[in-house]
Amino acid sequence: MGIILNNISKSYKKVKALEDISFEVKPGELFGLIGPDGAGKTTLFRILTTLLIQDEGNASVAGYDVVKQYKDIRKHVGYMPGRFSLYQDLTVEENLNFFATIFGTTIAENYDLIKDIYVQIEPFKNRRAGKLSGGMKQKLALSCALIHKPKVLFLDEPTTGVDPVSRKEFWEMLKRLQQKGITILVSTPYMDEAELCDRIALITEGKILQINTPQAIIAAFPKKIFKVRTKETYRLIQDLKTYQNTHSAYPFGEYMHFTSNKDNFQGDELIQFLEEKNHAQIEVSETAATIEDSFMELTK
Ligand SMILES: Nc1ncnc2c1ncn2[C@@H]1O[C@H](COP(=O)(O)OP(=O)(O)OP(=O)(O)O)[C@@H](O)[C@H]1O
Repeated sequence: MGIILNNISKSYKKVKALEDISFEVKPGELFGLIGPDGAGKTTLFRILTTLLIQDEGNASVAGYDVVKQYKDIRKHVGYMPGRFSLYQDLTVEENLNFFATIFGTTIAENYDLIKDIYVQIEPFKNRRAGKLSGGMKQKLALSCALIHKPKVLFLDEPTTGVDPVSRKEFWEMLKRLQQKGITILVSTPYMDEAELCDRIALITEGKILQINTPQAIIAAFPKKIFKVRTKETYRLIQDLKTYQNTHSAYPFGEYMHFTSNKDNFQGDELIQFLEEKNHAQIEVSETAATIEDSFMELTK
């Protein structure tokens, strides 16, 4: 009941959106597709939900071939597209009823599955979807994607544009759905969310860079990372770019993350360099790698 992709490629005229993508999502797994805008995530979702046909390769979802058995897939999967997919002029309840009707079911029949999520928006059931906040729209869209008890759930950037509290709640909901046996493929550009998945695929420019558990990807990071800050951020960036011992240096929140091209590089050397460059309020300390560091290293 999982997802299998074998050598999937897809182009839009000259743009190669997906290039030879192969991976497997195990039944009951919460699997993340992590990559920036334009990486090819939406194209992959469209192929797996039978809305687009691949140029090469084959794929199956819940045991059904995406081309030959597209009707079966449509019955058994839930899809929450990246852009808001609901009818803005229908109320919360009307939207949910509409999706239930399409799938030949009712809200009451599958209420158990959506209860946790739907109770949070039920007080607004007479409000038009277009008038909901980002977090509430997202809960309604998820309820609609679940109303027919899908075996596999596809969520394309479900937390984009949603506030941090709602994002956290959303991931807690996903974990609960997973415990009910639903296989979940979710995409996100947020690297911190990657760590909440069982396994992730890092994807960019239509290619997979790495697939593993978030922990294994982080553990495989090959270098010591220093977080660095000085009074003048812009000048710090420029100076780190020209420093002979720099392997990589990029902004990470209010710090820069720095790795060196030298074995056994010590933070003191960096401090000395920054002092020579007349930086003030120098802070340098070693820090643990994150998925974002791994991603940056792989795309270097
Ligand atoms: N209908 C289309 N016609 C032409 N090019 C397209 C079309 N749809 C997507 N592309 C291109 O294919 C590439 C992959 O796009 P896709 O939407 O799959 O990426 P994504 O990772 O989902 O990014 P985003 O979050 O921006 O949608 C991009 O270069 C995009 O510009």
